[in-house]
Amino acid sequence: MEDLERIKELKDFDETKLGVKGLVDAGITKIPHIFYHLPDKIKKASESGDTTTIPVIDLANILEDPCACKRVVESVRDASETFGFFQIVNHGIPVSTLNEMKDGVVRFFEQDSEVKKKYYTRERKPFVYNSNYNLLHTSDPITWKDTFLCNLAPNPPKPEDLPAICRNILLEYLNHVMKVGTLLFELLSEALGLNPTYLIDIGCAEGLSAFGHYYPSCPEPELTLGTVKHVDIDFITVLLQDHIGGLQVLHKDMWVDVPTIPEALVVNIGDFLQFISNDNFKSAQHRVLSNLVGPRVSIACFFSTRHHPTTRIYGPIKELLSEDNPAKYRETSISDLHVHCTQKCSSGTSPLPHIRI
Ligand SMILES: O=C(O)CCC(=O)C(=O)O
Ligand SMILES: [Fe+2]
Repeated sequence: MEDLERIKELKDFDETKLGVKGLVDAGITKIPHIFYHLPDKIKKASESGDTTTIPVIDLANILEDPCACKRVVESVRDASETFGFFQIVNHGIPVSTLNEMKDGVVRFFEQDSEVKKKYYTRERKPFVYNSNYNLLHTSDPITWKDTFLCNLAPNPPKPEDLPAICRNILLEYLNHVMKVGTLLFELLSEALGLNPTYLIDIGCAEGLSAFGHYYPSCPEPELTLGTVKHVDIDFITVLLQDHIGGLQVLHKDMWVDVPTIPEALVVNIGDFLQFISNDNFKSAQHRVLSNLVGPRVSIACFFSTRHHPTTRIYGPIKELLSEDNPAKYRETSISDLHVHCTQKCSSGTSPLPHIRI
């Protein structure tokens, strides 16, 4: 497609402020060219019959029972070293809260268009809704989803800045996620052989932001993607997904489905944790396929100080290093890594090669 024609199409799409959902509501049966991805980027999971499954870790009783806790720490270590992904159940967030959160995302995206449009922006605001955050700054094809985002920590939003239609549940859910995140950082610290508060003490749980994704049903799912292959640029991500499916993790060069489990949360290691763990833990590439059936919703909560960068300098954790295991990365601040990401990395790629020794 000619560049100018493409840019006009992107601008026209952006100006509707109705996102991908607007196209589906208008009844399109063919997806516009701006959503076309190269066929080899969309290829489905390999059909080799591989039975790899992402581990599901049961957190029940870990606070009372030291044996259960030891088992969980081992499972967390194993999953973080091999897949960089695992699911958790019995994490303490009631199923009713999970369901209400998913409903809240649906309510936001399915509300009256004129009300929803008021939140559509590409500026930095406490609550941002748009489709494809980098729409006008990329030559890559765009994806079949709409998103809202807000930050909870370190500066919580004023309740009145959040849309009334999902305000209460969003705040309630994010407070729960902060607690789950704290527990996860304790388990991950122990899994690295550090004292339980290590990762929290160095600020890993200081920043939390939430992305509510809405993937409308797609009339031609074989031509596009919901989310392109990427790594998460954070310490960890805690993701709640609904029953539709489509999330896949790249493991040993094969796409592995992350099964949907109603009461589970998906946890993945981000690039910052791979970096400070000196590659002990793995930040895995993942993507989301589009689907004829939909909408699919998910809420991805990122633990990262991305939006409130501190001057703290991070490097591979000294306690993990030895003569046989020297630092694989040079020290840097998280904001420097972000600047590098924004200026130099094409979307979805890792900034870690930039600081690798
Ligand atoms: O929607 C999903 O399941 C995954 C979204 C994701 O990977 C992200 O927001 O980074
Ligand atoms: Fe992600």
